[in-house]
Amino acid sequence: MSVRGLTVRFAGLTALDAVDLTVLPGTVHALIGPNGAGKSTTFNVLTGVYRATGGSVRHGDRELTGLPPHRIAEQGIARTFQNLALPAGTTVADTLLLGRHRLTRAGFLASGLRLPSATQEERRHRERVREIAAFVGLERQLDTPTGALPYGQRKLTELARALCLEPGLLLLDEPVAGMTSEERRRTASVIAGIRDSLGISILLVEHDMGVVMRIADTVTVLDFGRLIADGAPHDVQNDPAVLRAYLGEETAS
Ligand SMILES: Nc1ncnc2c1ncn2[C@@H]1O[C@H](COP(=O)(O)OP(=O)(O)OP(=O)(O)O)[C@@H](O)[C@H]1O
Repeated sequence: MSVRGLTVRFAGLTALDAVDLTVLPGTVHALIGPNGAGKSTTFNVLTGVYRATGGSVRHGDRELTGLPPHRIAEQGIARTFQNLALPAGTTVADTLLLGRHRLTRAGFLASGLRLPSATQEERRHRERVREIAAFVGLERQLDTPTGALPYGQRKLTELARALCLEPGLLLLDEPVAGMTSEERRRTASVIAGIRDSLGISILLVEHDMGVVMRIADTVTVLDFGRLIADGAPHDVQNDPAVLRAYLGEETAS
């Protein structure tokens, strides 16, 4: 994914100011920065929730700028949310199956009539759902309603649901926020596994620097809507502009 000159203005406030960003295939790319830096705004533009004031977003050779969220999902770009967005009464298996809706061909009418083609297709999707659940470590929770799961497993369900879209690029908004340290460790290794075993590119917004430093290949740092550093985790961590931005945040709070 290639982002060039991305600019977003809200009534007098420049939330993003000419930001460039390239997510290379098969890498974990972290987007970090102090509160209000523009990370969520970037995500919302990349997923079609907000419209950019200027600049362009391309995925491969497709221009995404201005497309609505469902058209962006159709390009193989899946996302998770900062706050959980799961149907509480639905089982993990059915939640993941719904995540495959874009990929189902038989359609609701055929499924409702239980046509053989539809039943076969459903079986195929259920099989894939089982594989994806096993990949993130939720195989034993498939029949549990998502509302009955502990928080960490609900976050993993959301991650698995995004994987059910069979994306080429996955956007993760604070995937370990609110987790225990054990859940963070496990989720970080699941994310690294998504890159290493499934070859999916990942753009990650995350405040947990331990996780970012451990799994990111590249880190982009925003501050007040501007890109202030971009590079390998170790270099970015020691960049004076980055240290100043985070120090400023600590002094302010
Ligand atoms: N819909 C909106 N309308 C007006 N201003 C907005 C809107 N969304 C974000 N902003 C402003 O844009 C700036 C960037 O906010 P954004 O939420 O992208 O930051 P962030 O880096 O995600 O912060 P955090 O880490 O706190 O989530 C902030 O000043 C915010 O108040």
